[in-house]
Amino acid sequence: MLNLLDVPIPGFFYLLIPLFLISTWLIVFRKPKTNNTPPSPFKLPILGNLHQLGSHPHRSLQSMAQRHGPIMLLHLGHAPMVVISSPESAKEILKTHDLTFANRTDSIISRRLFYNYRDLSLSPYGEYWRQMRSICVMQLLSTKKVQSFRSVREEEANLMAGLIQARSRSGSPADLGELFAGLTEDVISRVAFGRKYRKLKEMLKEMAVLLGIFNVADFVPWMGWINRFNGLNDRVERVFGEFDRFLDEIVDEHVAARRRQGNEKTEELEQRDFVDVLLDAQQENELMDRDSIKAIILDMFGAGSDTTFTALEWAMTEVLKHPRVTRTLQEEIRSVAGNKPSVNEDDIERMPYLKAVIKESLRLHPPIPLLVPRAATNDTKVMGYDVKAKTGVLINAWAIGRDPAAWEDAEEFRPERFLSSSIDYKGLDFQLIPFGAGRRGCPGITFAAAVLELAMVAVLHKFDWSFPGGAKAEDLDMSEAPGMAVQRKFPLLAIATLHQF
Ligand code: HEM
Repeated sequence: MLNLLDVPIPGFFYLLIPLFLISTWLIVFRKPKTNNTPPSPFKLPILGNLHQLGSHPHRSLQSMAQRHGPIMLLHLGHAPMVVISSPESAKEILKTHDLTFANRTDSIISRRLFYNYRDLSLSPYGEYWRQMRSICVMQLLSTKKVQSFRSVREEEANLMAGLIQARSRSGSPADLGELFAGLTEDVISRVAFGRKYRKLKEMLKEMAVLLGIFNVADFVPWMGWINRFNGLNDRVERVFGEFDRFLDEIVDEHVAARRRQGNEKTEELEQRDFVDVLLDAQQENELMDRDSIKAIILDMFGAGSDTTFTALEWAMTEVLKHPRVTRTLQEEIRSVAGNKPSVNEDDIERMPYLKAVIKESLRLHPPIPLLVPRAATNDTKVMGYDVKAKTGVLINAWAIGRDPAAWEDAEEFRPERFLSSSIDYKGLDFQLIPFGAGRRGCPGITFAAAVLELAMVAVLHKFDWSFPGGAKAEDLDMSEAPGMAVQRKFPLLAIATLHQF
């Protein structure tokens, strides 16, 4: 999201010289602070603290918080941004002042891609958001609806296991990240549209790149002209156009199919796809138009796809890095499922260690380490400090998950810690908030958990794993790539062998 590596280096360097002189001047003649704002690290004029974020902002912000405290006020260009880094301060934002911080910050690229915020994730807090949220929570992502797509998940998990088996026969390594990405996108595609679309994968990749770009115009608006010359504006328009045409075709197909069936509400069909549910909802909701349907569908991919497969890739990384955990997990899975050809979701209910492994991995690797930024709707006080209306808020869930005051041996991957604890990621325990919490907390938790659990079982039930070239588990590289959803920097390659039961 905030990747300074996307700023051309020479230009950036020359900008620093006058900024250094101005800042020295400002330090000398700086006015004393008049209100009780949170502690702030030193900032440069124009850039503010942008130059301190680096390519992995969750890591830089953790180090800054160790010096300045669990609530800090930064300036990202012209935009004031509070950064939260402890369970207590997160609770203030997500629970005590949840209503005040139920808004989102503005981003030029997201606004364009999501139909001027006709979606749910980034839509400003208000009546439109409330109604779309209610439709998504009650009709698209409810436990009942998620259960209704169980056969889709099971089929896709089996297909993935088939691909792994084919690789294992040829003795070549499988790219687990790629397999998880394919599984997640295919499940969401079938649930949202009723079928899979090949071209969607490439389009989603490009959208994820755009959403992860550091757009200087969001932070230093007068520098927005740069995007006309560096091609960013054209790229956003191209991606928006491709998605718009694609989504229009899908909505048209659904409308035509419904016309053929006499425009009946297909209520008896439990497995109605998301487009059908939204077309039905539109008939009863005057705030909803065609753009709302397209934006919400796009949201399901934008919010649900990268996050889920990133979580899977890290969970499998940690499992393979810790042979003791691999053994314990496979013993649990195999003792519940035996040697039956495939595992179903009823079996998973009897796998507490699997659930602990997923929690532990989400603690150490929340897929969106800084969550989705919030914004204050009015002036308020947080932890005794003044926070002004429109100030953005970044919650460093990554730093909170590794806070030594909240977690024993915080840096260690130890799933057992969850076997004797009731701590969960559902938004009530503020030391574990990979899905956020409160009014704007993730409504896709049940959907995500179902895919995470089944996918982990599908790769561990029938297969034993080793690394190419006899590499050792402890040498597995853990580097992170830059981006909003923080994925592995290098592919997770491993060789599967069919387990002999
Ligand atoms: C491991 C997987 C996932 C993770 C880690 C994740 C994480 C998040 C986070 C951190 C937020 C912002 C919460 C906040 O502001 O407090 C969010 C919001 C959201 N998520 Fe998820 N998510 C995941 C999967 C999904 C799935 C599968 C879907 C839907 C299919 C989904 C749909 C949404 C939507 C629509 C929002 C916006 C809610 C709003 O602003 O009202 N997410 N998610």
